[in-house]
Parts: sequence; C-alpha cells; structure tokens
Amino acid sequence: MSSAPEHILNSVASITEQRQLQSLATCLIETIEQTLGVKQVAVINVGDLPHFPKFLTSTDFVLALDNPPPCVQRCIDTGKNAICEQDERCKVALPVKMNDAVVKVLLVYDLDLNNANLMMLQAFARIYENFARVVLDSQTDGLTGLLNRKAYDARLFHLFSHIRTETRRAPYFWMLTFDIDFFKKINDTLGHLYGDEVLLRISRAMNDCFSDDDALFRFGGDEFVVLLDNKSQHEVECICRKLMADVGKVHHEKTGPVTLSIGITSLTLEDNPMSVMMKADKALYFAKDNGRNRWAFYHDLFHHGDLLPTQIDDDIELF
Ligand SMILES: Nc1nc2c(ncn2[C@@H]2O[C@H](COP(=O)(O)OP(=O)(O)OP(=O)(O)O)[C@@H](O)[C@H]2O)c(=O)[nH]1
Repeated sequence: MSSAPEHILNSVASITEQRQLQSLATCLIETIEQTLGVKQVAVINVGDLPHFPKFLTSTDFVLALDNPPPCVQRCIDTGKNAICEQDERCKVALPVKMNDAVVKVLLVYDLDLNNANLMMLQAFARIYENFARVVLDSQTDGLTGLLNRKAYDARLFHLFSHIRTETRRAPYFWMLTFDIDFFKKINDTLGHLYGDEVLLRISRAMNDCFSDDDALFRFGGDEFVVLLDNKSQHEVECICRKLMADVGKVHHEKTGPVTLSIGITSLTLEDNPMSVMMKADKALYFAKDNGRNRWAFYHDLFHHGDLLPTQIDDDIELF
C-alpha cells in the first residue's frame, strides 16, 4: 500500500489508460486496493445498465448481492455517500452517476474512516465516473445506444485472443448478423427520420429479446450483430422468432411490416474474427437471396451443400 503522490498519480494514469468498461472497473478496484490498503472492494450495477459489467469485486471477495449491507441501498436512495460504521473501520458506499441517476455503487469494506481516505475514495469514484462516460460514448452508437463497430472490433479481438479458454466456457457461442429487408425503400418512401425510428425500434426489440450477457452491436447502416451467450440451436431459433415477431410490429401501411434477414454461425476453435464474420454474412446473404424475412444457420447450409466452405487465411492481418 502506498499513498505517495507519485503512486496516486500513476494510479490515476492507469485508470485513464483503460478503453474497456470491464478493465476500467477492474483498474478502479485495484487502484483502491493498492492506494488505501483494503482488500474488499466491489463495483455494483444499479438496475439494468447495458454494456457495463454487472458486478465486479476484489479477488477472493465474496459478496452476497441479494443481501448487501444497508449502506448500499441508502447510497442509491440518497445519491450520496453512505457509511456503515464498525468500530474505527467501516463499510462505505459511494454513488457513481450518469445524467444525475445513480448507475453504480462503489462499495469498500474495512476502510480506515478518516477524511483523507474518504476524500481519496471520492476522487477515485469521480475519475471513474467521468472516464466511464468517455469510454461508453466512444463505444456506443449515438442513435440506438447499442455497441458500435469499434466496440465490436475490440470485443472480437479480445474474444479470439482468449478463444481456447473462452470457447471451453462457451461465453459467446453464436454470432448473429442481420439486416433490415428493403430498408432503402422504407427510407425512400417514408423519409430518413422514419428510417431512424425503425432502427431505434429494432434496437429496443433487441434489448428485449437478448440477455444482459449477450453483446449487441449496430455494425453500421441497417446491419446489426449479436454475440450470443451459450445457447442451444433451438434456443437461438426461439430468440430469432421472437425478434422477428417484435420487429414485425413496426408496421406502416405504405411499406408493410418491417422484416429482417438473419445469418447465424457458431464460434469454433478453428475460427478467427474474419472467418466468423464471413460465415455469418454468407448465411445472411443466403437468407436474403432465398426470400428474406428468414434466418439461416451457416453450418446447416454447409452440410446441406447450399454453401461452399469458407476459407480464410489465418495470416491475414485483420484489425
Ligand atoms: N434512416 C437511416 N438510413 C440509413 C442509415 N444508415 C444507412 N441507411 C440507409 O440504409 C439503406 C441500406 O440499404 P441496403 O441494406 O443497401 O439495401 P436494402 O434496401 O435494405 O435491401 P436489402 O438489404 O437487400 O433487403 C440505405 O438506403 C442507406 O441510406 C441511418 O443511420 N439512418
């Protein structure tokens, strides 16, 4: 533990080096541990905050989220620091806000309750709050609030860097890529503002259909990508059916219901970021060429002889 000014400055610098929300929260926890000499730190999401890790703690710190200390709820209710005192050591909960709402609580156990420590903690919480907003803005699409292409590149790069261990746990088992059918006609007939509204409604349907563990991207234009957490093919089909039904509720008499074409591929150990996208795209084009308003699984098409194998040179520099 050290509170020397140069150590504190280095800690702040390391927080601002982070470009991912997950590593940013991890860095905040490590900084607090090292600077204040505590071992039990948690960053807890309040409500359904998309894109942020739901819950992160110090290594070996087990916190029962269904029974948090009372200071957490007090902090959420008041939007201010809340302290549970135990002798001269304490638990303290600090709010992290966005647009004036508490979106996270920083919880620190066993802190020496003195002004300097509290001020330091508060400063770290503010630095995290400010920088999380910058990272979030850089990763999300302004219209839909989904993750953007830049975040997709980073997520896929990270995923394939850890593919051997990750695939065993199958955190992202499927990639779905989908595209609105005849979106140009919607724009041309009803105007770009209506087109934007359609994109927004699709992003809402996506948020309803997919789980918090899935990563939802607007890839660009009217194309969306989802990295889907471990699911069976049947479950993926059920999700696609629901998504298409929800999107179909966006209906205009001049253009009819909005429909999607969806290409789906599973992620395997043999894949790389380019091959997986090409497989999903091939399945998407197949769905487009065969009537639209449908989904297609790459491996089904391949096994039925509808598609030739996708060959990608592993040496290609991708991102
Ligand atoms: N309203 C709106 N339109 C956009 C945006 N980005 C791209 N587009 C439009 O999306 C349309 C994309 O059309 P395409 O996907 O090429 O073709 P399509 O009409 O959807 O036909 P298929 O994909 O073959 O079914 C173009 O008209 C673009 O101008 C956006 O942010 N807002």
